[in-house]
Amino acid sequence: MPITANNPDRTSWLHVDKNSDFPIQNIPFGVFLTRDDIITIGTRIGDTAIDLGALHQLGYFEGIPLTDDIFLQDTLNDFIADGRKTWRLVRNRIGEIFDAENDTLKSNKQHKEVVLFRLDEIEMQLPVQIGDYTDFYSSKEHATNVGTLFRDPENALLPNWLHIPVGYHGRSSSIIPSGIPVHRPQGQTLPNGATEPVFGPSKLIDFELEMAFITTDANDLGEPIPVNEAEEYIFGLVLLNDWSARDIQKWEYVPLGPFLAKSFATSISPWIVTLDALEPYRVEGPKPIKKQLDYLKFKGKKSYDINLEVSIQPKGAKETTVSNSNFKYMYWNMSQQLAHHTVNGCPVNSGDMMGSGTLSGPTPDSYGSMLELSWRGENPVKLKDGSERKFINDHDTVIMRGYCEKDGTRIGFGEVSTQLLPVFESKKK
Ligand SMILES: O=C(O)/C=C/C(=O)CC(=O)CC(=O)O
Ligand SMILES: [Ca+2]
Ligand SMILES: [Mg+2]
Repeated sequence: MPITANNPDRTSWLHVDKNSDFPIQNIPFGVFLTRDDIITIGTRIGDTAIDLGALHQLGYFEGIPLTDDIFLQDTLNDFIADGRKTWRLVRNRIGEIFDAENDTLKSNKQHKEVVLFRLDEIEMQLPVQIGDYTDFYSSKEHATNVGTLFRDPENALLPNWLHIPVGYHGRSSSIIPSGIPVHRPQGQTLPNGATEPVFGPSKLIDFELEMAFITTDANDLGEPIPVNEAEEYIFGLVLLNDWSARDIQKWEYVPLGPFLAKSFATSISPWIVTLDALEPYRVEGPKPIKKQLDYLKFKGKKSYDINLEVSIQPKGAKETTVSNSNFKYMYWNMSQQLAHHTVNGCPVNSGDMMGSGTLSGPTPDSYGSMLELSWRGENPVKLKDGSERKFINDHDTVIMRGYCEKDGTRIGFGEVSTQLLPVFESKKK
């Protein structure tokens, strides 16, 4: 079935700014709270949010096999479980409904009143209930930089890294949508030169520039997903900021990996851009440096050209872009990650989320964390307001954005924007 929703020549009867991340070729999925306090599943064209629950009730999805309440839910999990064919039918239909040449909804004032919302009338929610969250470690540059800074510059990349898409299991309970602030965590650290740990606020709060893919129900217990089928089970992608407390991490991570240094918060952008929408932006990824085992060998282009940037905005000041990177730098692609994740038969469910790992590129201006950008604090990053950052200060807002652009069509992810607040003051005594 062709992805007619991606037709680059189509325009919409809804207004779309020239540089919008959300032209009619995007059609992402999200969950929002409306002005009437109703939670619904929706999409977005330009700066108009579209209530898919209302559209469905009014009969606009006739002919597509959907349950009556599929969009009247507070998460996308059930819709995602319906599978790729249904996602494509729905996106294709939305493209038709909002096509500049289609008058049906455009000329129906009553319908438009219940279907369309301005962005300031809605509040974006987490788009899925995330059952399991895994974070990979798939940028060679990031793994090399962290190995250099945390361990041994001579053997920065650990021996398994070129053979395995390394990952760890994260916490889903602290995943939050863009706009929800995060408190600086407290924990155990080992101060330089000390032999005993101390307890207190982390002094080294960092971001990690990542993307994440959301899966559908993919396999039964015991059943691996072949690498060349893996994309069938990927619904779409979001931007992800894997908040990290570097001082806590350095002390706790041996030998089982990140734990409390990462689990205090993970922020994601609220609109899931489908893999179908990203189809025109497929590219080849980095060439394997070492022979890869058969279950990780794939055919065709499995990487995506997505420009990424990170800004820091101090309270009351302008933001400064501190990093420009790209999703295509990832050494292990999503298909390899999903094949690896399931090769032992571990089931993946609708709404599971897999982080890419920090997306550092080859040049210092493309590093995806302050640890790397400031090189452990040795080269502070200058901001437009004249201040400097080694890591993130209280009241700073970290903003990540991402977009694809080719042949005059641009689609994007919007942003994930999160303010860091001081340590939580407990009201319990
Ligand atoms: O100990 C290390 O080498 C580093 C671990 C991480 O920072 C884990 C992580 O979140 C992976 C990533 O984002 O790439
Ligand atoms: Ca990470
Ligand atoms: Mg995190």
